[in-house]
Amino acid sequence: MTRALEPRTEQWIVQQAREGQPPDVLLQPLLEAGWTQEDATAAVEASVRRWMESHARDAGLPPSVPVPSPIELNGASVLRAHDRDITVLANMRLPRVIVFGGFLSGGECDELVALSRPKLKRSTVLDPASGGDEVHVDRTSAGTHFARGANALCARIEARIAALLDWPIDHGESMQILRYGPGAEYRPHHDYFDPAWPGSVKQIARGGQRVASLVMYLNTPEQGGATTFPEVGFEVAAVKGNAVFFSYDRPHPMTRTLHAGAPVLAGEKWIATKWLREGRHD
Ligand SMILES: O=C(O)CCC(=O)C(=O)O
Ligand SMILES: [Fe+2]
Repeated sequence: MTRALEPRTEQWIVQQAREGQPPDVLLQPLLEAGWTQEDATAAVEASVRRWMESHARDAGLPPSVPVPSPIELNGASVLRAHDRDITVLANMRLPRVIVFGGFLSGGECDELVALSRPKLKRSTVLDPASGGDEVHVDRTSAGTHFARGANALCARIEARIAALLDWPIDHGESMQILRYGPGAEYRPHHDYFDPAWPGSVKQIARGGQRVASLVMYLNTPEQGGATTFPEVGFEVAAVKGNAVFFSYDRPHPMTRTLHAGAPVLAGEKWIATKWLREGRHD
């Protein structure tokens, strides 16, 4: 329970925060009035959060929702996830992106590729109008998918993802496998369902919005094939066994999660993607 602030004090705190004053300036009057550090911090955080939420509503933004939040900035470099130690290679706040090293073993990558190869079909994108799947130039890859628990390997990887991201297994969609040949790419897009598209309704009815993506690299392309975040000039190299996580707490470009699979310039690129929903996905 957060200790209540005088409206006047809350206004002052929000004003200072908007002017870019650091946290100790916002806390000072409360500490001087005898508040504990803990109560003062909670009250300041709550004031700023309330203001941001009301501002977002006024600006017509969709409300923010909880998302998987596996690590803090400058936290542990190695994380135990179910059955495996995973390293943290990079950690960015906006967009919220984390690059994990050694998420899959080389053998697991090879096995997923071998299981997928005989099942590949030309990839589709969501038709904005109907919410159905369609073939499109934006996505020149071939793919397939495995339902949750489809085989022992997928079940193990799903348990690892759930442990690492602290997000229930049943909030995950089926595992999507993609193979990009030379020249193939996935043009810039967001993974959330755009609320403005009529077809999104059908998707959102099954487990709510997507709130995070985990792209796992199943091989290392000879050249090209990075996952790029063009709005912020950041790219993640596709390295076998590594994975890139990103989350989006509202279905809005302000999350800066526009991303792409850059063209494969030589060789091929294989990935497994797990999309996570707000709720149980069946
Ligand atoms: O190929 C990549 O690096 C990105 C894949 C992607 O954006 C997706 O699967 O949604
Ligand atoms: Fe994507």
